[in-house]
Amino acid sequence: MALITVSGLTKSYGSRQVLHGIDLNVDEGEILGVLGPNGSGKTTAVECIGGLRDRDGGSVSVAGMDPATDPLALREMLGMQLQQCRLPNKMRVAEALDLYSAFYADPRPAGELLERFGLSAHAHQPFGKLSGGQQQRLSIALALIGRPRIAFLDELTTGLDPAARREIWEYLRLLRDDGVTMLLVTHFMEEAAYLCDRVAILEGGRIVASGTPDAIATATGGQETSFAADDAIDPDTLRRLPGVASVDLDRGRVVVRGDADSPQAVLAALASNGVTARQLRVTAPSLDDAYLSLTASAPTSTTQEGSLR
Ligand SMILES: Nc1ncnc2c1ncn2[C@@H]1O[C@H](COP(=O)(O)OP(=O)(O)OP(=O)(O)O)[C@@H](O)[C@H]1O
Repeated sequence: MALITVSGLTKSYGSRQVLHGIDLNVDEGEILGVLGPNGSGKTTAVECIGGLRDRDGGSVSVAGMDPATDPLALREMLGMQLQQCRLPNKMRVAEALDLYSAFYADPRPAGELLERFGLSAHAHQPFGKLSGGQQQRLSIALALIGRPRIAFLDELTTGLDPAARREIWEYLRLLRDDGVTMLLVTHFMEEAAYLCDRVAILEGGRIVASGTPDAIATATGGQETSFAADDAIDPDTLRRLPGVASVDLDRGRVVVRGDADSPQAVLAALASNGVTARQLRVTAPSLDDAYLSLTASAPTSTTQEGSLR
């Protein structure tokens, strides 16, 4: 069941329109990734959905409430981690957690969050003396302290080292298993592929693709089949196969790119020509490739598989 429903969301800053009619749904317990180049409107969209920014047009429903008219009731169930956590430099980590705890009836214990986010040793350190990664971890802890039903996370692992990033991913998966719904803005395709049930890709204030990371990768990117070049087969035989887009020689390997059926066609052609391919490798298209192709030459108003449910 959709917990967040957005339809025709528009927003301008002055005379400049930055959201051109966003449609998306997020089901309860789902992690939806919002991807897109710098300036494509991700933060603006998330802030309008979370009620931090007024929208110009369209409708937004979050747990049955309109953030424009019910911002306070909504804030009770939302946890928001914004791109930049702005706390007074002199405020200590433990003080910030205590302050935020006071806003909620049943906050997560500060000790649990300090431990979970690797901040126990820094509990008495002032915010201004934390490293960028520690500030980031604190901002995530603060967003989750109120046991939110819905969490909005904007570039949550930017600046974190790989181990910290992985720990936070695992924690978010546990939260998702507990039924927390998340809207996650990210520039990391690996993060989106690992965490998100579905993603929406924004370009120029429009959604240009949406669906599961696998579906987007498969629909947009090509399959690559490669093998050692000394396995004699005429490249033109491969080029003529259905679904094959290109055949190249790359560092001693024959590389065949094509659609989802092309690996099967290549294998059948090799077999029927009596060729046993050595060092055979079939590479699935990645979300990274799909993202780059969608955002480099994005159409202005089409979606990869229609708008989100
Ligand atoms: N408060 C503001 N006033 C005027 N223009 C703004 C404001 N906030 C954002 N913009 C502009 O709106 C556009 C969308 O910005 P937004 O921050 O939503 O993009 P984004 O996709 O989140 O970018 P990034 O990946 O860099 O964080 C940008 O061109 C930005 O310059």
